[in-house]
Amino acid sequence: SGTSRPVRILHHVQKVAQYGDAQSVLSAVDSYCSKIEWAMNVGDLKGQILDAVVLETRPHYVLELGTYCGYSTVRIARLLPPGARLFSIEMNPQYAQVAREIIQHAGLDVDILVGCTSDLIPQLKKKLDIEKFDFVFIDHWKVSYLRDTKLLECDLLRPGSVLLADNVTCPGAPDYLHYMRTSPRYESQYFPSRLEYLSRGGGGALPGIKLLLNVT
Ligand SMILES: Cn1cnc(CNC(=O)c2cc(-c3ccc(F)cc3)cc(O)c2O)c1
Ligand SMILES: [Mg+2]
Repeated sequence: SGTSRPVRILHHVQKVAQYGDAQSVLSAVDSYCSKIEWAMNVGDLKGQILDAVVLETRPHYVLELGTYCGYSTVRIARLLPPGARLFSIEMNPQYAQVAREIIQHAGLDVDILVGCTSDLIPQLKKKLDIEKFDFVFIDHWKVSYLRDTKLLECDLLRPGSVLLADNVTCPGAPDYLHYMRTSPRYESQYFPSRLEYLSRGGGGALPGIKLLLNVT
């Protein structure tokens, strides 16, 4: 097929979701990825955990690592009060462009920064006139979670900042998980869940590898 999976998701959103209606955009992505083809969006089950943490934190400055198609970006942005700012970093320019169009279709305003987190995080203070992030959603390369968290600790976090990370057990970010559970800087909480789009009735293609995961 000539198009990429993110582009097919974008086309589905543009076809079935109501312009300016963030919830219909989320529902369109979730129905496509549970019925037609799996994709690594955080999904609706873990998305409800994300929603709860955002609502409880009421953040003003938010950073997301790993935009992909913008699904979690829309999930977060739709819950922020006016005046709050959301920045999302994506390394893949094609993903970033799809995300911009999905976020636009949802009627939301987000700054997508294209580049590698290890390059961009140290530049954020200078680039954006913000002090600290109140909330960070981490969902990019699992091997980069710990490295990038330590970069954030150099003056982009404050006492009370909340970090929420997807996939710490599946596919896994064991070094990050151990660090957060043992560092005196953090109180850690683990939310058991299931991999996105697995509890499936319909057909649809699963990701490349056979998913025989006993995911807790
Ligand atoms: C290419 N790329 C750009 N960003 C990233 C970072 N995200 C992931 O790697 C990621 C992977 C999986 C996943 C994949 C296959 C499988 F069998 C089970 C789980 C789930 C997720 O929620 C993820 O966030 C990857
Ligand atoms: Mg993920």
